[in-house]
Amino acid sequence: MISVLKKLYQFAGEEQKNIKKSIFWGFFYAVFHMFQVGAIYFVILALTSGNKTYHAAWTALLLLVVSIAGRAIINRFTQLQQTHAGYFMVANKRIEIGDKLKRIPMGYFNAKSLGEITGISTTVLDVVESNGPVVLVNILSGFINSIVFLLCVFGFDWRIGLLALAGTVLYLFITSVMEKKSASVTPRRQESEAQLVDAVLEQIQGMSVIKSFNLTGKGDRRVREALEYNRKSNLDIERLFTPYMVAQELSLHLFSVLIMGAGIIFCLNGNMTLSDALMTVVISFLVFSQIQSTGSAVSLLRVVGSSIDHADQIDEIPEMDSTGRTIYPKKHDISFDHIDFSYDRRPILKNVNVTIPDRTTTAIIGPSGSGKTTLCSLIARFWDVDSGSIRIGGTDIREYTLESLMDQISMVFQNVYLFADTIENNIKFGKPDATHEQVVAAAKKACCHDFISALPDGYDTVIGEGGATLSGGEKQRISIARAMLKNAPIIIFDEATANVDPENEDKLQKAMEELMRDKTILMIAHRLKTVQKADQILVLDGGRIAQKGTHEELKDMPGIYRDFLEVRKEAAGWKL
Ligand SMILES: Nc1ncnc2c1ncn2[C@@H]1O[C@H](COP(=O)(O)OP(=O)(O)OP(=O)(O)O)[C@@H](O)[C@H]1O
Repeated sequence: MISVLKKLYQFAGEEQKNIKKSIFWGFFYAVFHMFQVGAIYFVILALTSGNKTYHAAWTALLLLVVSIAGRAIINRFTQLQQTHAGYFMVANKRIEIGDKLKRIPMGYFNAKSLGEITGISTTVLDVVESNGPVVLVNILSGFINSIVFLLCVFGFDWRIGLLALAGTVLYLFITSVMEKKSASVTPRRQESEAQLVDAVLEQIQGMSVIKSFNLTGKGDRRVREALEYNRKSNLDIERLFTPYMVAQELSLHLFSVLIMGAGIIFCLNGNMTLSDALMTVVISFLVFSQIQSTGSAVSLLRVVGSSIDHADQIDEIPEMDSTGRTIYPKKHDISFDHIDFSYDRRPILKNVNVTIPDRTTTAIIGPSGSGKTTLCSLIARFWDVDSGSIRIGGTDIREYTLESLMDQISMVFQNVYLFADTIENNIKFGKPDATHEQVVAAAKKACCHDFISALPDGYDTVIGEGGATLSGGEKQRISIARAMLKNAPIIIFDEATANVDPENEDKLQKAMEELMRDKTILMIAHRLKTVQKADQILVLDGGRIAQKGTHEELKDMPGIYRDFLEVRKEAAGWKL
C-alpha cells in the first residue's frame, strides 16, 4: 500500500504542493472535529455534575459552531485543492502522452490499437483525475486523524485506548489483505475498459460500412463482447471485495460494542465515573469514523495505482529521436543507400539504392502493394530502416531531431486528415504563426479560396473531425494549401486523382504544380502526364527498384515500364 501511495504522490508531479496543503488542512479538519467531541463532553459533565447552568450550554454551542464553521471552510479549500491537483496532474500526463506519441515509431500504432491509447487518455486517466488526490489525502489525513483521536482516547482512559487501538489494527489488517487481493483483479478491469473503448471506437469509425451492409444490430458483436467482459471483470472485483468489506464492518462494530460495554462495566464496578462512562459511549460511535473512511479509500487506491501503471506503459515505449541534432541542410537531395525494410518480420523493401537529386521530381510507380507508400513514409521516419540509410542533404535522417527533419518535409497524401477546427487553423497547421493574408495567399494558389469564401463563415468555418463536412477534392486542396504555407523544401506527394471529378482534378493538378515549383519532389504518380514530365521515374516491383530512368529512356526499353505504358489502362492492380 505504501508503494502505491508513493507512486501516486510521484505521479502528482508539480501538484504535490496542492496535495501537501490538502493534507495539512486535513489535520486541522480533525482538530475542529475534536471540538464537537469536546462540546459533547462539556454537556455530559454539566449534566452529571448537577451544575445545570446556561454557561455549559453556551460553551458547548460555541464549540459546535466553531467546529462546524471550521470544517466547512477547510472543506471548501481542500476540495478546490484536490480538484485542481486531480485535473492538472492528469492534464500534464495527457500532454506528456501527446508529446511522446509524436516521437515513437508508427509501428507502435499497429501493435497497440487506437482504442488502447484512447482508453488510457480517457477512462484510465479519468480514474486518476477523479480519485487520485482524494484517495491520497483521505488515506494520509485519515491516518493522521486516527492517530490524533487514538492519542486523545489514551489520554482519556488507557483501557478504552487499548480497545480502540486493537479495533483499528484489526481493521487495517483486513484492509491490507483486501488491498493485496485486489492487485490480481484490477489490471483486468483496466484491460476490459480499454477493450470497450476500442470496440466502441471501431464501431463508430466503421458506422458507414455497417449501415451500407445493413448490419445494424449485428455489427456490434465486438461491443457486446467487450461490454460482457467489462461487466464480468467489474463483478469479479465486487465478489472479491464483498467478504472483506463485511469483515471490515463487523470488526469495527464489534469493537464499538466492546468499548461501549467496557465503559458500562467499568462504571458499574466503580472503576469509572458516570460522566466518563457516558463519554465512552460517545467515543464508541466516533473513534473509528476516520479509519473507516481511510479503509474505503484504500480499496480505491489499488484501482488508481493500476490506472497509473497502465498510463505509465506509454513512457516505456522507446523513442526514435533521442540523439538527434537540429540540422537545416543547404541542399535537399534524398539518397536511399542500400535500404531494407520489413513490417514486423515481413520484408517489404529490398536493397533500395537510389538518389533523388535536389530540386528535381521523381515519380514512383508500381503495382499495388509494391511498397511505394512505405518508401515515402521512411523519409519522414514513420518507421526506421532495418539496414542501410536514408540521407537528406548528405546527413542520415536519424541524425536530425524529429522537429528539424519534419521542417524539411511536407507530405500530401490521399487520405487527408483535417482537424475539427476552422479551415484557417487547418491550413496554418504546419506554420502556426502565419498571418491571415498568408493563409489566403496559400489557399488561392491551392485553388481553394473560391469554395472557402462561398462557405457561410469563410475561413472561420469549423470543419467536422477528419474533414467530414468537405468533399474529397476540397480536403485534398486544403492539404495542398497547408503544404504551400509550410513551404518545406521536400514534398512527398501521393498524386490524388481517385474520386475527384474532372473539374476538381484540373484544379488539383494546377495546385500541385504550384506547390512543386523549385522543390525536391518524390511523388507516387498516378497520371501518365505527370510520369512523363518527371526528371526520374522509379518502377517499384515487389519492394525492389525494377527500373529507373526518364520516360524517354524507359519507354522503348523492354521491361515493366514499357508494358505498363502499353497496357496501362487495362492492367489490373496498376494505378493510373
Ligand atoms: N502499417 C503496416 N503494417 C504492416 N504491413 C503494412 C503496413 N502498411 C503497408 N503494409 C504492407 O506493406 C506492403 C506495401 O504497402 P504499401 O502501402 O507501401 O504499398 P503501395 O505500393 O503504396 O500500395 P498502393 O498502391 O496500393 O497504395 C503491402 O503488402 C502492405 O500490406
